[in-house]
Amino acid sequence: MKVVKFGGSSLSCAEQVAKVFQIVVSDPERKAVVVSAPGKRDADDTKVTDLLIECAASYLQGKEDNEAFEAIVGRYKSIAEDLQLPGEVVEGIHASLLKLLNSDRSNPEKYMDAVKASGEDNNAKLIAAYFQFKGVEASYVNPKDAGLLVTDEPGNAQPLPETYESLYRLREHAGIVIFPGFFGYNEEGEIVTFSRSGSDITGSILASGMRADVYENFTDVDAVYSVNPNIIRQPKEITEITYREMRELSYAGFSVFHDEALMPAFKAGIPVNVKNTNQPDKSGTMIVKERKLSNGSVIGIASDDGFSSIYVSKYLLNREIGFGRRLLNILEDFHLSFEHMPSGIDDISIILRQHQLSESVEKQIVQRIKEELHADDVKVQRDLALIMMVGEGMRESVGTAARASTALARAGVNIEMINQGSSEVSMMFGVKAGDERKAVQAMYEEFFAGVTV
Ligand SMILES: Nc1ncnc2c1ncn2[C@@H]1O[C@H](COP(=O)(O)OP(=O)(O)O)[C@@H](O)[C@H]1O
Ligand SMILES: N[C@@H](CC(=O)OP(=O)(O)O)C(=O)O
Repeated sequence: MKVVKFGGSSLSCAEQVAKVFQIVVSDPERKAVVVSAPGKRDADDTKVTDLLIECAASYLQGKEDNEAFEAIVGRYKSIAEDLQLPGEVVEGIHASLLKLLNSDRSNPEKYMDAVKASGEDNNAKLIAAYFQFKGVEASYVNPKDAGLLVTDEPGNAQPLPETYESLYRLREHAGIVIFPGFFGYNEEGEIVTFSRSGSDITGSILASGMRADVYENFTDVDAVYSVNPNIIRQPKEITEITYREMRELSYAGFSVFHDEALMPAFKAGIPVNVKNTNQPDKSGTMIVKERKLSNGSVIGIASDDGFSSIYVSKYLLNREIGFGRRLLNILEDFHLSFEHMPSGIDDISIILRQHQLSESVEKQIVQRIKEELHADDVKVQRDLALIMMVGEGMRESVGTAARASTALARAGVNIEMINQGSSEVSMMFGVKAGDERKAVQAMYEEFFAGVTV
């Protein structure tokens, strides 16, 4: 039995929905279908989720954003009309969205989450109607009825453990399950969404709960590539990758699959198959527990920008017990999370996502580090990019870091910092954001020219 997820790009218009239908019915093992909200039809288009956020934000300010509202309903309308579905499908979506937008706004975060979630909820209803219209036994299943319980963290939910047991019952559901991605319900019965792109997480939870043999994740590329295809044209495809490698790469910038979607499948031992809705016969990428370590030490290179580093230096820092704890306590007081913490004898750097560090927060933190920790020097460097090189094979091969730094030097990229993950499957290079593409291209050339991954 398979659980399949289709991303927004696979559901952006009627033509794509028709492909989804063909894919699902072509394999009787495809029992549950998780859907996202309609995504971009082309590069300049806007995702329905982004339109919903814009619309909810206006309503929260007491303004009715009719333009965004019409654009949202228009997206469903054009899909439904092109699929020749009866008018009541869109009438239902129109009425329920209007009611939702005018509902209680006393808790803005909860209101925003409910509006965001409607993107996938309405799409699941539309797609279920299409399957029925085509004579296939299929029905929409609401996550509350199915028991998809999550933590009460708006826009950042986590599944609760009891969820998995409840979802097992879906195996007995008559016909195909059409399930909206991206959200669940907290214990009070309120909607809470996962982080952005979180329909991947729903698919993984469902696959785990239903104890599927495989979780197929359909998107708009033939495979997970060894590097972002927006940086290198037609990069090498990855045929097999471990959960751990994929999680590192997803977190570091491979937006094709959500990093938090790996754990539920991993724990249940369910392989994830990333496939292309437009080329469904291609085998895609398998994400598995173990793989043969062949074809080089590095499997992928991911990158992301928008990082800052707080550099702290103090003579004899190595002998000062509790220095690290006190430094991190200061960050905790400002509710900041950090990504990496490379250190030396007399210095330590903390790398964190820049959006957390406003100028005023930066000023206060620097002052506290100087005053409370008596640091000799504290410097903040903004606009950094992190390049993450990942591969289980790195543990066993000598000289990988040297090859990467030589490649960067050849490309004229200055390395601001290096950090190796403790598991030895990842290595991070911090560079100036302006050097990100050049750095990735140089490292790709070094590790992938002529290699079949
Ligand atoms: N390493 C990678 N391999 C494949 N795609 C990648 C990679 N890194 C980034 N991407 C991007 O991820 C996109 C697919 O993710 P996304 O747009 O979220 O799809 P969906 O709409 O199916 O959820 C691809 O079109 C590609 O631009
Ligand atoms: N629609 C939501 C959830 C999601 O997973 O979408 P997509 O499959 O298009 O990445 C978002 O845009 O965040």
